[in-house]
Amino acid sequence: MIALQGITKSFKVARRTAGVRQAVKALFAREHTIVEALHNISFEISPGEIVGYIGPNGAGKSTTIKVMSGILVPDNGTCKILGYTPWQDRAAYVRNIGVVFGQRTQLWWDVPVIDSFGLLRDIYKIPGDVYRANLAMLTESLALTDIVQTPVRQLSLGQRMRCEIAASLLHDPKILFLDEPTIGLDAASKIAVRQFIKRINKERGVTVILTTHDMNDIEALADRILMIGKGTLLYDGTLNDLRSRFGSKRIVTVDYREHYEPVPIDGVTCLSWSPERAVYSMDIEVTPVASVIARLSEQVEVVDLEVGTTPVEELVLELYKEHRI
Ligand SMILES: Nc1ncnc2c1ncn2[C@@H]1O[C@H](COP(=O)(O)OP(=O)(O)OP(=O)(O)O)[C@@H](O)[C@H]1O
Repeated sequence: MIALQGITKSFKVARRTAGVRQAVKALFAREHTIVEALHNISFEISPGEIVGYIGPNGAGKSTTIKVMSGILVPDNGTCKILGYTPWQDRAAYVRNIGVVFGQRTQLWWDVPVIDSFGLLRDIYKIPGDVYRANLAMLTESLALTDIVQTPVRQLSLGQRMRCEIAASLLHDPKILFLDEPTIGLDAASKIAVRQFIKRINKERGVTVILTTHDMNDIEALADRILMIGKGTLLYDGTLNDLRSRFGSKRIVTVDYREHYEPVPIDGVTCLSWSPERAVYSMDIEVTPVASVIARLSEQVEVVDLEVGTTPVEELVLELYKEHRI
């Protein structure tokens, strides 16, 4: 359904050092540097998948989404999505995809949301019955009834994001690209957005490609993770694969009566320490949890204790470290 092969994209960025002299000099001879945003990116995605596309700031996530949605033309490589080359067959192609950029709006700022939806209906030539059915479904599941008459500029971020997602789905796309859809949202809005994404994937079979820095989005949604760093694809696998790579790691959180000195334990990393709570990380193949608890109990009066596996956030950080990004 989606196949990228050897995609490379560089940007020419103007370089100028500070100072009036340099500014004048730059008027005559502009200096440039080349930023390689994507280097030889290849992957395939099957229908119905939810793929989390992750990586640190500046890794190349948005650039990949822009190539896949036909906004940017790569320097090299091929990209076939539903049989289209996105930047060549753009008009026909965009009828099959929905795109949400969390930091930008696709809605008309000064008009009520429902009018933006009407404009999208005309642009995509959505048949009347399809439009009405989709609008009803989206209004109900994204709780839009009270906000569709409001101009976009008067909406809160969470309200706007629900409208953006609705707008991207009015024309029944087969693929949905979501670039940081939960950025800046409060906890309740994030959960609502995640539940909705899950639902349209399950009920309508929409394939979802999601970039995010929120690992809770990944944990809640992604069956598969693609990780990019400095423009290169570094990991392609499931969250469970990632977990099993660090499977013998455990996190022990201990609550105790006040104690101001961290308790050093051989083979164990103290992730955080406060007068009433400490968090330790260990490899149970080297240091069994029981010996850690025994050592702690000698030094502090334990009130509560929780043993967990490594949070997704930490797993991803381990991956970043492994690849030195
Ligand atoms: N239009 C552009 N002109 C010049 N450089 C660009 C442009 N767009 C992206 N870049 C550069 O390409 C690299 C990748 O940027 P991109 O926006 O794809 O990263 P990202 O992974 O989406 O980052 P973030 O998580 O911060 O949004 C960065 O070094 C960025 O500065």
